[in-house]
Amino acid sequence: MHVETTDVVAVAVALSTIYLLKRLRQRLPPGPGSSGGLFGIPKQLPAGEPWKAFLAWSKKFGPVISFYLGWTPVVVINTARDASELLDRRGEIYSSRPRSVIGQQILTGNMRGLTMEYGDRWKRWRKLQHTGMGGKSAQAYRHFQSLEDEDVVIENSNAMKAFNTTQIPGKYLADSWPILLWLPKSLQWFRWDLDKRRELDIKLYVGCLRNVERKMVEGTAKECMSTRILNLAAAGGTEGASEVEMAYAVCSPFSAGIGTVAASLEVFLLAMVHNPACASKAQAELDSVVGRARMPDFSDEPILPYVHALVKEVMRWRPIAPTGIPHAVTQDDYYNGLFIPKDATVFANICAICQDPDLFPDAEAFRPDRFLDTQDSRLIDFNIPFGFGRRICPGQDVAVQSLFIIIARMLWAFDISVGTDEGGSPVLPDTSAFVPGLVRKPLPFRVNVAPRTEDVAKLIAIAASDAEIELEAWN
Ligand code: HEM
Repeated sequence: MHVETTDVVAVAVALSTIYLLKRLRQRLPPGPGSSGGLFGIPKQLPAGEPWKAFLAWSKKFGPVISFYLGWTPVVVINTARDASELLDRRGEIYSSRPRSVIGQQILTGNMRGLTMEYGDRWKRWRKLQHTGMGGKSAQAYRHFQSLEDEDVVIENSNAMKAFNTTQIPGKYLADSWPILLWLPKSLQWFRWDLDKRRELDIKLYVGCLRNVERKMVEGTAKECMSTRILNLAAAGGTEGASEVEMAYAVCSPFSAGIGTVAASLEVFLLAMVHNPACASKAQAELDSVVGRARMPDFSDEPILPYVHALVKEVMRWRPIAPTGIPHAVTQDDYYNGLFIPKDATVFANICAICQDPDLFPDAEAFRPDRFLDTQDSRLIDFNIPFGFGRRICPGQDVAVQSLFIIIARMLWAFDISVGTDEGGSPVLPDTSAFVPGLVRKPLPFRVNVAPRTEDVAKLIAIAASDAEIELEAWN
C-alpha cells in the first residue's frame, strides 16, 4: 500500500486534535479561567504576592483551583487536608518539579536539587541531603549553631542571586518554548551569560569539596556533610554520583538555608514589635528556667515550651515561602471528580493553609498558645511551612534549631520594641508589607533592640570571643 507523507501528517494532526479536545473536556479544578496575555492566556503569575490572588480565587471557586500559565495547567491547593491528600499520600506522582529550561537545565546543568525533576538523580541527591541534614545529622550541628555565627559566602550568594533571577515564571522565552534548544548552541542567545555563571558555580562548589578532601587526606578535616558524603562515596554508597553532583549536593544547604532562616528572623522581630505581651511571656519563661547568669542553650529546649511554640507561631503567622516550591504531576490524576493532568504545576498555598480557620482559629492573631493547648497532631508536629510529601524541606530540623537558639537568646538578652523615626515618634510597621518572591521577607522596618540588663552585654562579649576562637578551627 502506498501512503503519502501528507496523509500521515493529516492523521497525526487529527489524532492529536482529538486527544487534546478529549483532555480539554475533562473537568479541571474550577478557577478564574484565562484572561489577559497572548491569546487570553496569562504568561506570569498574578503580580505582587500571588498567594493572595490564589486565596481570593479559592474563596470563590473552592479549595483546589486551576488556571493556565502559558500552555501549562496550574493547580493551587489551599487547605491542609487537600495538600496532604495530594502531595503527601499521592507523593509517588506529585513529587516532580516543573521543567525549568533556563534555571535548571542551562544554569546548573541539571545539578541543583531544589528544581530537579523527580527521578533517579533527584533520589541520589536527596539521599546525600539526608546524610548531612536529617534527624541525627541535624543534632550534630547544634553546638555550631550555638556559636556566633567570607569570600566563599559572598561567591555563594552571587551564585544564588543568579539562580533566583531565573525562577520567575514566564520571564524566559526558552522556558515556554523549549524548542529553542534545537537551535545551534552558538545561536542560543539566552544561554550565553548562564553558561559563564555555571562554569563559575562548578569551580566554586567543586573547589569547596576538594578543599575538604585535601584536609581529609592531611587528617585535619572536621566531620561535616562533605566528609560524610566523601566517605560514603569511597565506600561505594553514593550510587555513582559524579563529583559535580556531590559538590552541588553539599552546597545546597548554603543556598536554601541562609535566606530562609534570615527572613524568618525578620518576621520574628516584626511579630515581637506588634505583640510585646508574647515577648514578655517568653522572657518570663526564660528567666525562670535559665536564670540570668548564662545564656539559654539547646539543653534548655525541652523545658522551654512557650519559646518553642513562639518559634512555630513565627513560621505560621507569616510563612516566608508563601506558595512553597511548585511541584509537578507525573501522571494524569483524578481528585474528588476533578481532573489533574500530567505535567500540571501544583502549588501548595502555604500562606492560605496557615490561615485555615479549621486548623488555626483567629489566624491573623499572633498566638503561640495555639500550639500548646492542643491534642491535634498537625499542630504538635507542625511543619506546614516546610512544604509537603517527598519534596518536604530536608533542612527543617536544622532550620528549627537555628530559629530556636537565636530567638531564645535574643529574647533572653534584649527587649524588642517599636522603632522611632528621626523625630522620635514610634513607627509601627505594616504586618502585611513584604518584599515578594519565592522566599519573601518583611519590607525594611524600624525596631528598637535594647539589652535587658547591664550584665547582658558582658556575657555576650565573652561568649562571642570564645565562639570566634572555636570557629577559627573551621577556616
Ligand atoms: C525557616 C526556614 C525554612 C523554610 C520555611 C523552608 C521551606 C522550604 C519549602 C517550602 C521547601 C519546598 C518543599 C516542597 O517542595 O514541598 C523547601 C525545600 C528545600 N529546603 Fe527548605 N526551608 C527552610 C530552611 C532550610 C534550610 C536551613 C535548609 C538547609 C540546611 C533547607 C534546604 C532545602 C532544600 C535542599 C530544599 C529542596 C528539597 C527538594 O526539592 O527535594 N531549607 N524548603
